[in-house]
Amino acid sequence: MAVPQIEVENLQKFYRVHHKEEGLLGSVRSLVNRRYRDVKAVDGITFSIESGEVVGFLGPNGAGKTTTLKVLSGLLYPTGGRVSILNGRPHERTPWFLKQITLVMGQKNQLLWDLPAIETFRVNQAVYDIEEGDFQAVLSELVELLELEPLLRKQVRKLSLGERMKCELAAALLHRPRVLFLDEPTIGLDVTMQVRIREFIAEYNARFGATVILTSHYMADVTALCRRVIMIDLGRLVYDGDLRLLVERMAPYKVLKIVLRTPCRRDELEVFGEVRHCNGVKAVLRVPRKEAAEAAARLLTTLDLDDVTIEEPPVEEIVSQLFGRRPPATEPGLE
Ligand SMILES: Nc1ncnc2c1ncn2[C@@H]1O[C@H](COP(=O)(O)OP(=O)(O)OP(=O)(O)O)[C@@H](O)[C@H]1O
Repeated sequence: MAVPQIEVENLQKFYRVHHKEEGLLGSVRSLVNRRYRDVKAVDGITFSIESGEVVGFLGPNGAGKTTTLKVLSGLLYPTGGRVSILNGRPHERTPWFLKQITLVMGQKNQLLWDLPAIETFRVNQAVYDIEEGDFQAVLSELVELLELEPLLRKQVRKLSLGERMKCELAAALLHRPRVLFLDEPTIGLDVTMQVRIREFIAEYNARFGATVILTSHYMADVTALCRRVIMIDLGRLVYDGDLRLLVERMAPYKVLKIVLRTPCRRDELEVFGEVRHCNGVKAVLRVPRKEAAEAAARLLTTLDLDDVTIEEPPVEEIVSQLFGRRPPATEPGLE
């Protein structure tokens, strides 16, 4: 059996925040009598990840994803629980540990703004103590994978958002980390560049067997890259498992897509299920999961069909349904 590379046990991270009362009087009172409260950003989560896995880390805004990644990469000290990465404790931030991991945050940049990206790469070479031969080898690999050649010597401030993100990724990977924490790496990018970055992550994982934890608000990133997802909400784990299984468990219906040889009206289809779309020759229906096969058979015998397919509903829909509900108590059978 594979050995877990990342082990998180009952992790907690609370932020102590100053509770300030409203108004001038409140401000004065707060000066004399400071009151604090704890924000439970991460409240007892447990999971383990094996070497080479690419895991989607999902949750609505404020769920605790970034906080967890910061603890895993050693930027924050946990309030409670245990984290072990490659048998090391992240918060000790030993030079060896820092060479094994990287944290990329789509919303923050590490590139030196007024200089070309190659200059930041050189800084990272020094920081990570990478020998010239290794540096050149890794750099040329990244240049090839990310098509960086025309960008390397351009001032960072003159790069487009997507070009900058590609350079950010290269800067973060020059020391060839084995564990990648990617926090919204495609945020704000256009669809073509999102696809490019996604392909790169898949290629990096395949080539080097790197372990990846990825957060993204774009479900397309997650469906393209991750078979497994870990979901948290309000700092607590709500699901850990197969992404497809989540859809099967959560969606009480399937989607029937039909193409008609002889056009029919919307109301003629309503006896088979909930009609989501109908333009006469093409239609999409939602049918209770258990009745899907029978409904498809009835459609075939009743109407003049050219084609019928039974599909799972889109993952995006299920995830937003899951997080659309408040309070997000653990779903029965989900934990
Ligand atoms: N430095 C901080 N001080 C106090 N509270 C914080 C701090 N950083 C985050 N929080 C709070 O902790 C909770 C979790 O925040 P976190 O950024 O980890 O969530 P997230 O899942 O990454 O959200 P998003 O998807 O919006 O980036 C939120 O309630 C947030 O307001």
